[in-house]
Amino acid sequence: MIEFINNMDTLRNELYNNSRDIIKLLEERREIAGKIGECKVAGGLKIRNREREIEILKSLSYDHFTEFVLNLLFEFSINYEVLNRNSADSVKYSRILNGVKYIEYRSERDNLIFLLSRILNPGTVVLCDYHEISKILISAGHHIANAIEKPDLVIYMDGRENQEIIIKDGSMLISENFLASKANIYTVEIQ
Ligand SMILES: O=C(O)C(=O)C[C@]1(C(=O)O)C=C[C@@H](O)C=C1
Repeated sequence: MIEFINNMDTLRNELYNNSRDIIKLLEERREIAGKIGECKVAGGLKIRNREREIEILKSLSYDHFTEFVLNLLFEFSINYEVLNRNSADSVKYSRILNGVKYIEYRSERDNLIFLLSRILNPGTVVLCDYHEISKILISAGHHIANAIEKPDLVIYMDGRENQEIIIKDGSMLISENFLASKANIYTVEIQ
């Protein structure tokens, strides 16, 4: 028994060191992505570059797990690049959601989806038929509903009935219906 416990302690130490190294590398990666983001802003380029992502996926991913991890890394970079750009841009648009009946925000699609992930309270259950949005919402700590769950929020990318949030043509529309269910929304100031 003692031997098992010693063995587990050793493994835990190894795992701890491994986690520490991963975190350090992730921080480094995020810094580099931030610098790429600055170049993109300077060059007027879009933050997401799916061709580059596919290039990386093709050369580095060899199974579902590595593909999943790489996709998460891309989302982390994008969140960071967008954050950087927003603070660099200073306040362009500012509005308090609380008490507003309807809101429309216009921006690049990635930026909108990122903003949406921040508007929702952590852990919101979302029914969403769009993979890119789902990925960003999951990385921001939200859940994607499956058929049995009752979602807090329904997002569709195009005009369907009962939509609560529409993201279309560089514009995000948050409906009155959704704003009425304030339980799911932070009072946020949008930049
Ligand atoms: O290479 C870029 O353009 C980046 O911004 C970096 C990165 C990445 O994390 O690897 C992030 C977002 C892009 O969609 C593609 C790749």
